[in-house]
Amino acid sequence: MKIYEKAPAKINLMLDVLHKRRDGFHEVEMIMTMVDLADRLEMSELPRDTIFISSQAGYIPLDEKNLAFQAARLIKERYDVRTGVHIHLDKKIPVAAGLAGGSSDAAATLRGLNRLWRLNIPDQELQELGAELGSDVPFCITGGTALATGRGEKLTPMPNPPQCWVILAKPPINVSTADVYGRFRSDKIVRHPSAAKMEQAIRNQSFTEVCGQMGNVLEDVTLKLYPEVQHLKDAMIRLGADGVLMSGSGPTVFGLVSKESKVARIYNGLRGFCKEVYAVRMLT
Ligand SMILES: C[C@](O)(CO)[C@H](O)COP(=O)(O)OP(=O)(O)OC[C@H]1O[C@@H](n2ccc(N)nc2=O)[C@H](O)[C@@H]1O
Ligand SMILES: Nc1ncnc2c1ncn2[C@@H]1O[C@H](COP(=O)(O)OP(=O)(O)OP(=O)(O)O)[C@@H](O)[C@H]1O
Repeated sequence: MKIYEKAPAKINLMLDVLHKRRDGFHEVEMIMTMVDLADRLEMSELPRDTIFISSQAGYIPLDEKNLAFQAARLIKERYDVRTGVHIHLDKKIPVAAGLAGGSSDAAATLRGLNRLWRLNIPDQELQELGAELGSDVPFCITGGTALATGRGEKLTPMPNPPQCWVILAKPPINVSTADVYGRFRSDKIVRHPSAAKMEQAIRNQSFTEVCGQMGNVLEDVTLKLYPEVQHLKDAMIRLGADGVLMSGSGPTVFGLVSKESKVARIYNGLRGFCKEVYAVRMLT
């Protein structure tokens, strides 16, 4: 039997860091949603009790460092499953981009193996398992749009923002999430984005208000470390995107665009100096 799962990328419409906790993680307030740029996973049972990962992408680890491997191992151990599985990852989401590619693969693996092995684990429990793998994994289990607090694992579902185009551009640099959080200083932040105001903008279904409430305090670290991310933001604004922000810890920058007639111009303008550019729809 074969199971297929789609693992979409996430963007942070707003991201605020409240303080550093005793366990080393940061207390955050984020509103996240998903975009129509997705990895595809194919899961099939193996006769031997082993986890085998394959991918067309030559640039990700295929051993126990892969988050899909870790997800499969966790669910096997916790539910005492003695069957093996082959997971093929068709990677489309850029890696180490701030788009939760690995986290979404881990979440899709938990969802898929729950079906393949008929474990009937409720979403809430899958999210708790996911939290053991990474802060973004619980959100990726159910997707949609949500307010995430705690270290990102406490989720309150929200309505989806108004439909629009999302243009994503990833400069050719790899950013470490741990490094960005490690360098973050809350006393340096002049303006904190407001989760409450973004939530209201979404409830109003006002595209203009959503663009006005976008903000990510981690830009303060990443933009200083990598000026090319700032240049990419400037270019997207100049080309006419309605709201522009870095996703997560970066380095991907996304632009929200309401008019389809503007998409090709922004896409082509960015392709002039950035190889990895995607124009997709918000997943609503
Ligand atoms: C930047 C975001 O992607 C925004 O959605 C997330 O906050 C990070 O989520 P993630 O990549 O799943 O992060 P994890 O794998 O859990 O943590 C990676 C590292 O980031 C730091 N980290 C992460 C989340 C958090 N709330 N506080 C932190 O300080 C920790 O040093 C941790 O060791
Ligand atoms: N299935 C996977 N897909 C992509 N990267 C993976 C996977 N498993 C492990 N990794 C490793 O995880 C690291 C981070 O990759 P990922 O694409 O998940 O980052 P990210 O998009 O910045 O995540 P986040 O937004 O959650 O911080 C990379 O160094 C990569 O080698």
